[in-house]
Amino acid sequence: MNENITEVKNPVLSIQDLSIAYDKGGKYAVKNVSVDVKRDAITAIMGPSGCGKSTLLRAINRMHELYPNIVTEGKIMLNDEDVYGMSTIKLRRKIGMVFQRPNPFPTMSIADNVIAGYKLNGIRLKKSEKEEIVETSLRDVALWDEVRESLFKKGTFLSGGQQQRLCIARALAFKPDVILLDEPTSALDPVATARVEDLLVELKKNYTIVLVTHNMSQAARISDNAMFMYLGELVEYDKTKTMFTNPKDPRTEGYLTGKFG
Ligand SMILES: Nc1ncnc2c1ncn2[C@@H]1O[C@H](COP(=O)(O)OP(=O)(O)OP(=O)(O)O)[C@@H](O)[C@H]1O
Repeated sequence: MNENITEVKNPVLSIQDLSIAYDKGGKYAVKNVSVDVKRDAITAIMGPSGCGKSTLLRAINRMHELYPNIVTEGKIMLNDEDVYGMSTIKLRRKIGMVFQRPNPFPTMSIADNVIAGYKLNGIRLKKSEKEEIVETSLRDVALWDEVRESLFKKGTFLSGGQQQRLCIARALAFKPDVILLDEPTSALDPVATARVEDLLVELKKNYTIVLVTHNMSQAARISDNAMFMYLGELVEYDKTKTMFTNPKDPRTEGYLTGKFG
């Protein structure tokens, strides 16, 4: 039986009637999206280019506010706390983000990249705390054994896939409630992609993951729930298996069967 996905119990995130335009009076990039996100699971956001995936993702930790004229309506609750009432510093500790291209800070060592969030927030750590966070975060992304002898080398010395895992480690260093990833494997080769996918499946035991992906087979392989967006609207939201085997909206079916995209 197909359980109604809108009945996510105790959601970590609850997005309520969210609409976003890049300019006052301009067209909406995200229109009236309401969605509850399941805890300790991977939720994929799919849809063709320009449908609002990245805008929706960035709104979750308010990165979209970097655009000066952006207009946001609606509400996002993180564990029953209004995201738009929190300081962005606190919010971004609770909701980490990983981007399409691995972006370690080029002048920093591997170790310093992991704890960059603390440094940027002016939080001083004892040497032992630093070491603990660096090791735990790198172990969490299965990078520790590969880099333990080169922690003081620059992060950019690593391969693309290792750099992306380093960026995930940097997002994990604050033990966030949610990790947002925007097409995290699109710049990686298939082997590095598979490692990141395996890692995300491992991480969902302890973290809630929201993943924007163009890659339908990636969504099918690793996500528990999936959203399909089209022209700013959330057309369909369901368990991934159900969506792929029994899409309810003809637009979802058209996208999943490659009729457009
Ligand atoms: N900085 C911006 N200023 C104005 N409009 C923007 C800006 N960024 C995105 N948009 C518009 O908002 C809409 C949604 O874009 P968004 O990047 O969120 O979509 P997307 O689904 O993530 O696309 P892609 O898969 O190509 O990254 C599009 O119509 C886009 O043109």
